[in-house]
Amino acid sequence: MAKKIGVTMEVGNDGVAVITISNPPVNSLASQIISGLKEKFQDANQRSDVKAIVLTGNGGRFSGGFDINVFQQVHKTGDISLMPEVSVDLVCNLMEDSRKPLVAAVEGLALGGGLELAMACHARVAAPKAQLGLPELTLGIIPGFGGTQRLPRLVGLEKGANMILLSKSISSEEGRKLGLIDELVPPGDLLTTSRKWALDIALLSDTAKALVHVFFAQRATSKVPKVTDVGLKPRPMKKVAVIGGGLMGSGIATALLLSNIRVVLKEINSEYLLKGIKSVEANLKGLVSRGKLTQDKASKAFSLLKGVLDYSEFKDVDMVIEAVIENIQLKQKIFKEIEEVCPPNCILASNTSTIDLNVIGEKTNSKDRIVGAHFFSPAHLMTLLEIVRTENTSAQVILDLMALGKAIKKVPVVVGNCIGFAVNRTFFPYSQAAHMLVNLGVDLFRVDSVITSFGLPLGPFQYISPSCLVVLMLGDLAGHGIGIAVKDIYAKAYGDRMFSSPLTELLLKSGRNGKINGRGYYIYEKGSKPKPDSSVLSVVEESRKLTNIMPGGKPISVSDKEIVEMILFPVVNEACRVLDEGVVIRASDLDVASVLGMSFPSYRGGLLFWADTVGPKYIYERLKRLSETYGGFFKPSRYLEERATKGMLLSEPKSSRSRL
Ligand SMILES: C[C@H](O)CC(=O)SCCNC(=O)CCNC(=O)[C@H](O)C(C)(C)COP(=O)(O)OP(=O)(O)OC[C@H]1O[C@@H](n2cnc3c(N)ncnc32)[C@H](O)[C@@H]1OP(=O)(O)O
Repeated sequence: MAKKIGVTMEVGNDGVAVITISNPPVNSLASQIISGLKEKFQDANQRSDVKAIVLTGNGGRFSGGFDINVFQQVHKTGDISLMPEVSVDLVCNLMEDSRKPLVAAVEGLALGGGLELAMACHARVAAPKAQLGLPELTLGIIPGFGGTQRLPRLVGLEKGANMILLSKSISSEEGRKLGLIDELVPPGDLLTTSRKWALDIALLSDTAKALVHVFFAQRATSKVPKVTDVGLKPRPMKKVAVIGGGLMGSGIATALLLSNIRVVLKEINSEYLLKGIKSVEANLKGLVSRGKLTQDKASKAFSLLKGVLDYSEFKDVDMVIEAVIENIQLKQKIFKEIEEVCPPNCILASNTSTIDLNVIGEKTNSKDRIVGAHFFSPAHLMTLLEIVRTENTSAQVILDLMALGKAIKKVPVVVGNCIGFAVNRTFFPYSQAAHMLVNLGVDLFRVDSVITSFGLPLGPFQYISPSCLVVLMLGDLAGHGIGIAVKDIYAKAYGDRMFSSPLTELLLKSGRNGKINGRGYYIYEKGSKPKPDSSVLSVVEESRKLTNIMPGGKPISVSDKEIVEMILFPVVNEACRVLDEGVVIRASDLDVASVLGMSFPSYRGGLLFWADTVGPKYIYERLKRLSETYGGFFKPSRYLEERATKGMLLSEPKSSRSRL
């Protein structure tokens, strides 16, 4: 049978034109294929019924690149005119400049000119195990369809140069990790997913919707009923006292100084004070060395700092922010003292992350002036500021702190008073779920890699909560001792839904304290990326023996999707409780807080926006099934159950009606 050679185009009812290269066996780019592609792209660009384009190859192979037979003919005949002059016209003018979104559906292989065509598309969807590479150098030529430029842009200069110079191909799985491939799907889903991608780009992509949501959600945080709508005016905050010059205190002081606010930094002795002042200086120097601040501005900011060992400078401060260690008695004593020495209107704020503000202010008569100013570490860099109000905090005090937050370039989110407040409370199941998975037999490095693929910057075993409280985010960067210290406070508050894992204690016992001593789940060496430490697996085994939760003593088998669900659905579940208890004013506040406080990917719109796109019913049913198999940790909350059964979104305000 004659080989069917050519390029076809089919336009579906969805307005997607599928352009298919057919030149068996590898769909090489012979002259007639290149002219066929040119013609079809021109046609698709002109036709008004075509909204988007998908480019693919026939017979399970995208394309093996330019037709090498042409080179052979040129060598034989010396006729250079046999080489088609196409790269600029086809790849740049017609494909890359096309106003219609173009998605490559890659299967089998995309080599040489084949990969270059795919890279000229706006996105690439691939089936597993596809071979991707630019092997031109093995033929004594360089990639001629723009691959030398596009590959390094997509995978980074080092990797790109490596692939070109060594003619090294990679799999689509590796391509997905490097950013060359946008989505990996089973072969049967390749065309459907590529069409969806093309239409998403053509219409409003999910990413754009999510980012626009985050934009407006961030603006909505500045509207607080009965605070910002009752005609109050914020009072000027010119001089602020910070008590405690540790990591948090010095970071908070730096943030204030950078916005020209005079800061009095108080410590208990001159050694600690000097340390605190040096930390502020180092923070400022860091900004200068990274080009974020001029030396002049850094010097001006530093000149506004005054270190003190007593309260004499407190008589004219507008606000005090206490940032000492999490010790109830100490905080109560400090609040009693500052109530006496500060002016009667001075705001008395605490940077606590675990202790109830009502308890902190118990011994004072100034409960209306007491408020939480919960910064995230490093406080001079992280933009989230949780403003924690009690039932007694006055509207004026909340407004003042919101205005101060904005002045120091933070995004203030007003939240209610509970253990962990909004962010740490919502995310406390995050690392617990990861620990449960590992105790159930799942590889911990896989868990980290799945979570980073989802879009969080680090996996749960590397991660540190950027809050001064390291909650139960027992990642290497935190230093594992800290996590254990606060575990009890959470267990007391939310013990009925906690998973207790001995893994962290065992890790510490084995001499690993995370990044602090260069060894945790990963090995940390100066100047190189953390490396998974396989010797930690014996510690993991010990933990598994103790928890003994693997069904039938065998590791469970889970897909990557299930790993994401088992880690993030319990977080969504806790977010539902936070909403139900009115800890946040609106669901979108938690989206902003999760993006800015926990680096939840903004392109997913924040935690609850993402959960609503997944669907409350699906999340409820998954959690219900998981709780039947693995116990109460996964038990769906009342709020989630109600939303799922009524067909309501999690983010819908309580009063609104069901959409069904
Ligand atoms: C402008 C650009 O930058 C320039 C370019 O694109 S230059 C071309 C770059 N591409 C390449 O170097 C790929 C070369 N091909 C290969 O490495 C391998 O053939 C392959 C990995 C694609 C497939 O391997 P495999 O499945 O083992 O099949 P293999 O027997 O090698 O090839 C099958 C047939 O396809 C042909 N073929 C493969 N690639 C071809 C190509 N690019 N052009 C013309 N024919 C090609 C082979 O000659 C062979 O033909 P035959 O059946 O008549 O003998």
